[in-house]
Amino acid sequence: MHDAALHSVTALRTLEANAARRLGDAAVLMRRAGQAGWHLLLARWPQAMHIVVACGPGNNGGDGHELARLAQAAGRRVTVLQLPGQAPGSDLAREAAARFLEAGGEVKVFDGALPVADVIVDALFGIGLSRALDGEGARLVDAVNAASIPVLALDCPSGVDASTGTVPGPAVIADDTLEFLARKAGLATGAALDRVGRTHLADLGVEAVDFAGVEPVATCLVASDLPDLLPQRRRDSHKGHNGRVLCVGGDHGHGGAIVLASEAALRGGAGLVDVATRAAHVPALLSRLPEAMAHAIAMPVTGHLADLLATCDVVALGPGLGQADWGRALFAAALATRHPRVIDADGLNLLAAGPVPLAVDDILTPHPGEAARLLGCTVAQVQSDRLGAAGRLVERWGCTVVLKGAGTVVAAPERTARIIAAGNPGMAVGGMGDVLCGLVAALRGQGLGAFEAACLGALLHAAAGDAAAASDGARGLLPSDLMPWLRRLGNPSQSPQDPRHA
Ligand SMILES: NC(=O)C1=CN([C@@H]2O[C@H](COP(=O)(O)OP(=O)(O)OC[C@H]3O[C@@H](n4cnc5c(N)ncnc54)[C@H](O)[C@@H]3O)[C@@H](O)[C@H]2O)[C@H](O)CC1
Ligand SMILES: [K+]
Repeated sequence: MHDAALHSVTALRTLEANAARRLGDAAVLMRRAGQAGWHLLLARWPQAMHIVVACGPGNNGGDGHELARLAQAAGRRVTVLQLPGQAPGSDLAREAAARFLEAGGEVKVFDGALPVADVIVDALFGIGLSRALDGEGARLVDAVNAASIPVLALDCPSGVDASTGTVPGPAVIADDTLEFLARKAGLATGAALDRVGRTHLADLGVEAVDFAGVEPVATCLVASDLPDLLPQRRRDSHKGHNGRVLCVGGDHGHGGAIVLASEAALRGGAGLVDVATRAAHVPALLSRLPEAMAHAIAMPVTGHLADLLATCDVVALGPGLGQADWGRALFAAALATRHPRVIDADGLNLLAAGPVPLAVDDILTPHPGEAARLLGCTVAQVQSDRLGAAGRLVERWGCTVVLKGAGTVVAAPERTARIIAAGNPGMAVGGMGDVLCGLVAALRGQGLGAFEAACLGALLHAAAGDAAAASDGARGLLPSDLMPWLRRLGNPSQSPQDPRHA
């Protein structure tokens, strides 16, 4: 249960204090942290004979000294590297350093050069980082990153803000990160994802009772969660059961966006897909998607669009919509309906330019730039606290929000946010958002609630991107490469639910 829970640094401080109080001795946690670190290092690099442990002045450094002592006792050649003028500063860390020295350990002060090492352990800074690394700390981090030696980060790669995932200055690039007690929200989203490498959790024997007063700020979703989240299809289902999605967009020059959104809606399991777009795109759309029903919409926007809006279950609004008169007229018509909407791309830009009230069951799917426009702030401010930005979007617009990007955040009123622990840099290409918009609309049309459809859609989209990248590489990944994977990953392994045994 706790493994999926993501916590703020404040919550982790409470958790540590609760556990230490129950144990009667905080040093127990530190010794367990050192032990967990040593066991992981052995598992990952069993041949490593020379181990350098960079230890900072705080308890993260204390964990490092504990690991160093165990590695020393196991016959490894261990060097603890400390920063000039930053000897262990806390009682716990001093005791851990003393135990290492008593065991014959060697301590060196960093002088700009790294000792010989097969593996480097980053125990410089953990959840106590309070500002961008500078001075000797920054120099040591740069030396570690330049060394091309495997790095194991304890609790958090030094230099990363464990609550928000921002990297305010130099930060360690780890091969593996071993988190203690519970997972940190900041290591699941944003710039941190380029630093953590493979993440592991050592709960140090924390117990449910220790979580009193400790609430997660988010929970993470991984690809293996998919089967439990996917809606079951009944044997006797027919197209009417699986929702009617109306995709609205594709102004001149942007036909591809509405085709991608429409195909994703079909691959996401929609029973029927109508497409309201420019006449010029209808032939290409139907040749690629004969299953879709394409409707040419011209200015002035006629009652035909109103009929389509009246008969659909959900509107995918925005892919290739543009912000000219045609797009604005379709946007206004769609916002006048009572059906749930998934609003993306220029639909979001039009919303930012002329705010209109939304319904609680609407879904917004902004990337950081669109989120910045919707919040009236900068992209840097959105990315500096992605969870916070998603929360502010929910507060401002009162509906479900999918803040895309590395570690997509899904937030909604009265819900604990979800962070999608899937996806890859190959997905940072135009059109991926159109696929997500159509997919989320399809899931919404199959009866999932707004938050559930957004979570499942974002997870399925990212997992499909990972599967496509694993199969043929991340570079050159195209949105259309996701389509077969949306279908493969979007079907629960068991056969459709038999109503006789429902
Ligand atoms: N809560 C847990 O999950 C556990 C915590 N343990 C380990 O303890 C660290 C947190 O220790 P703390 O002493 O609070 O902070 P740090 O060791 O991360 O270092 C902070 C230390 O460094 C100074 N500092 C902060 N920012 C900078 C900077 N930019 N440049 C220079 N110096 C800086 C600050 O003043 C502090 O003195 C946690 O991560 C775990 O590894 C337990 O051992 C296990 C459970
Ligand atoms: K660290």
